[in-house]
Parts: sequence; C-alpha cells; structure tokens
Amino acid sequence: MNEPIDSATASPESQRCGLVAIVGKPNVGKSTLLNALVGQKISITSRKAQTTRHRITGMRTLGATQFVFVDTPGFQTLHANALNRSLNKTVVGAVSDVDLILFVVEAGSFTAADERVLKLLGTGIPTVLIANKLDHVHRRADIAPWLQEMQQKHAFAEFVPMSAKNPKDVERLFGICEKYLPEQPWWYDEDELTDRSEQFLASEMVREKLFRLTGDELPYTSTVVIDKFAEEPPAKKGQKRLVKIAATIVVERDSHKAMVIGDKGERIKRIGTETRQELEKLMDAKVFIELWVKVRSGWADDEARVRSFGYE
Ligand SMILES: Nc1nc2c(ncn2[C@@H]2O[C@H](COP(=O)(O)OP(=O)(O)OP(=O)(O)O)[C@@H](O)[C@H]2O)c(=O)[nH]1
Repeated sequence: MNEPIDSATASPESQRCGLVAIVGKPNVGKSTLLNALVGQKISITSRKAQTTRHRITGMRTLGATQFVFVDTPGFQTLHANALNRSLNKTVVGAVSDVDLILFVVEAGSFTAADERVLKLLGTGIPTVLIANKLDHVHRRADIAPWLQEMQQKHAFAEFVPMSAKNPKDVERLFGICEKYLPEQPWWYDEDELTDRSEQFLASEMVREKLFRLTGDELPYTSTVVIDKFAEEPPAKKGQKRLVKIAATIVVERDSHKAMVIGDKGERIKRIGTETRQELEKLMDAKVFIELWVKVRSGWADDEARVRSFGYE
C-alpha cells in the first residue's frame, strides 16, 4: 500500500471494493480524517450511490482497492432536532451493512458520549478503534494501559493510535483497512469526479436543505431533479468559474408544495440561498441556482415555477 501500484494493472478479479463508515461523537476529528482519506475534494458520485441507506461522501482508489466512505450524519448530533431523530433510525441501519467501521475517539479518552455512539454499533461488523489526536498526548506511555482498557469496551478488530493530520498515519490506515473490504470489482471509476458528480452533489444539497427546513412534515418521497447544470469558465483571470443550476423539487400534493414554498416564498428562498452558499464552498465556484416546485400528479401538468431570489 505504501507504493500504490498502477491501478490500471488491477484486473477486476484482483480488485477490492467496499463501504467504510466513520463514526464518533462530535469534535473527535471525523471530518478531518475523512478529508484526509478522500483527498482534496469530497466527491459524491453516480446514481448507483444514491440509495436511501447510504450517502456516499467520497471515495478513494489506491492500488487494487476502492474505499467508499459513507456518511453517518445522525451520529454527530444525536439529540439535536426532529430531522436528526428521523435520520438516526436510518443511520443505525446504514452502519449495519457497511464492510468496516472506523470508530473515532480522542486518544487517551473515552467519555459517556463515546460510549453512547459505541452502543449503537453492532458487533457483526469489523470495527477499528481510531485513537485520534495522538499528537495531543504528551505521555505516550499512558496510551498502552488506555488501549488495554479499550479492549474491554468492545470487540475491536484493531487499534490504531494516530493523528488525522499526519499524512503518514493516514497512508498507514489505508493499508490497515484494505483487508476488510471484499474482493469485488470497483463500483466507480478510479478517479471519479466529474460534472455528474457535482450535479449529484447539488441535488443532494437541495434535498438536505429541503428536509432540514421543512422538518418532519414533508414526506421523504419528495425528490429533487436537476434540470440544468451548466458551467462557464471565469470571465476574468483570478475569478471563479460560474455554475448555473436549475432544479425541481417534486412533491406529491399541493399541500406539500405550499409547505416547500412557504409564506411569500420565504422557505424556498432560504433553501436556495443555503444550498448556494454551501455549494460555492464545496465546488469552489460562483453558483447561481433556480428552484421550481412541481406536484407529480399523473396527467396533470400542475407546475408552478418558483424563482428563488437573491442570486446575482
Ligand atoms: N491536534 C490534532 N487536532 C485534530 C486532529 N484531528 C482533528 N483535529 C482537530 O479537531 C477539531 C475537530 O475536528 P473535526 O474533524 O471537525 O471533528 P468532527 O469529529 O468531524 O466534528 P463534528 O463535525 O462536530 O462531528 C478540529 O479543530 C481539527 O482541526 C489530530 O489528529 N490532531
């Protein structure tokens, strides 16, 4: 693993591919670790990934192995709000069929909050204890007895004291994880990160804002369809490229449409604004987004065009 082989030489028979979940209480370094594992850009990709059980946050193909990282949002804010409550139900399910779980804690520490997260994990899936922020531990000698204590807490497959900020540690972690992923052909292209993936990211982002801002009221059957995704190069040097997106939120009933639009269009405007702000950060681009709401009602083409405001 330290010397990645040319992936082109990895024949489908020798390929490995599998799902890896990174879980842990807030602030232990999950995002830092995920970003380090995935590389520079978090990529969300093709339709294959668009299941209700898994939200793919990124993937990395190294040598013959494709690591597919799944998002487990509910673990981060267990008791925050109504949406998270409903997410938690799916989150526990989502973690129950990954190939590997990375359970992240701060090295030398195990609190009640860590325990709560650990309890949600079953015992059937290999779980690696990531003792992160090792660089914060001044007396390394304290780590050995702590690791022994941790062995009593759960049947961890392995113990990895490391720092998510240390590239060598991250590289070593790939080597450790590799063997837990099944031998099967890759699901994605080796360097998958295309316009299509940004398009998917855009629809996921609208979806996320939609459900966050409508709370529990809106049925999960509502979907988001990207109608247009066009890119323009920067007008001037030093400026960012422009991404123009048009998306339709498809709901089942007129009452749902009203809910999405909100009073005087306030809610859809906010969905659009928050989506744009986050996409601009993620895509490193200037984003222009238009949202429509459509009721899917058989033959009736009951389409209301709702222009969202505030986009230059
Ligand atoms: N010193 C040190 N700091 C780290 C390490 N990993 C993460 N951090 C820092 O810890 C803080 C929390 O990291 P995040 O990656 O945001 O943690 P998280 O678990 O994703 O947090 P939530 O999003 O709240 O769940 C940040 O300030 C990171 O820079 C590490 O290995 N060493």
